[in-house]
Amino acid sequence: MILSLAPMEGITGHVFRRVHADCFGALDRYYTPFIAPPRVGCAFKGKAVRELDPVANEGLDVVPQLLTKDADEFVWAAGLLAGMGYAEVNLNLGCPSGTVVAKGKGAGFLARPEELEAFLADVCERSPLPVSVKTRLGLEHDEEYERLLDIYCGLPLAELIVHPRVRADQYDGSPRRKLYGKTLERAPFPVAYNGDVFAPADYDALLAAWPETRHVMLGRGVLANPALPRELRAGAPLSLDELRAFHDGLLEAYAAEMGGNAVFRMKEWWSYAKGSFVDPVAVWRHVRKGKRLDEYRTAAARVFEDERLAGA
Ligand SMILES: Cc1cc2nc3c(=O)[nH]c(=O)nc-3n(C[C@H](O)[C@H](O)[C@H](O)COP(=O)(O)O)c2cc1C
Repeated sequence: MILSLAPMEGITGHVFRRVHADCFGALDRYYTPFIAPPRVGCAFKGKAVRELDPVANEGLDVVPQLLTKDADEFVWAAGLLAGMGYAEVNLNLGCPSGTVVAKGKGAGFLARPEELEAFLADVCERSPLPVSVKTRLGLEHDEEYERLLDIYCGLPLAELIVHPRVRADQYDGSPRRKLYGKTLERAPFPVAYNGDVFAPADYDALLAAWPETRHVMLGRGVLANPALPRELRAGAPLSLDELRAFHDGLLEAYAAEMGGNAVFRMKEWWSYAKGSFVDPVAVWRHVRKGKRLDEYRTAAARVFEDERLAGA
């Protein structure tokens, strides 16, 4: 089974990947949060350079994810990525953000199946790297997926990662796992499942229904419980000491990268991690008080002294 870490913009970037791998062992694969390709002829800039730096990702199997509807830019970026040593490039067809969708990218591209088909056929032919896709079921309705799946099945994709929600769901409601199952039945290429695997029971239910599952991508579940991949493989549950060591490593790595802004990153992580505690409201009350780094360190220390992990 391949267990991978989902791309999560602002969260599962190179800092998170490294600290998580150091504390809990590397996952089988990581996807970068979406990156906009540079203009044809230009290099990656700024944040993307740090995210893609082969040194920062050494020893980890990382697949860069691109967000674009421009085939020339995709192919150009794939060439740059090939030159950096990457072995696959992923296309984001799921981002639900209003600005992204309005530009016809991410989940917005799903509303234009003809254009999408032409784009994918073109990039699959010209990309120097194999192309995988991470998709939702559609923009508004599950019924849109029939047509999209027809399109995907006619293309030489390296892999199709299915997050079985539509854009209108954002992250609410339940993933429609049957449509993942339908994808497994039909696709001539490898398929991965993504969505709402938060605990071993979710994983076991997925595998019981679709034992042929070969790749599960984990997102919020790993943010809430960084030991989740180990637990899915029948390993020991998360301990408070481990969580504290992970937290401290993450904080110091973010502080080294972005100074005081590390506090915002940590609070975003806590918005998921608080769910692993008996009293998430109390955890959040502590954490939200810290504005500066020193205040934040004191507030976080209180959490680890006063609060208990659920199930511990
Ligand atoms: C804050 C946030 C940022 C995300 N950023 C990305 C992204 O950059 N690319 C992408 O394909 N999906 C992105 N996603 C979606 C996740 O990769 C994943 O599909 C989603 O969280 C469902 O999986 P989960 O239930 O395991 O979390 C993001 C989700 C969240 C909540």
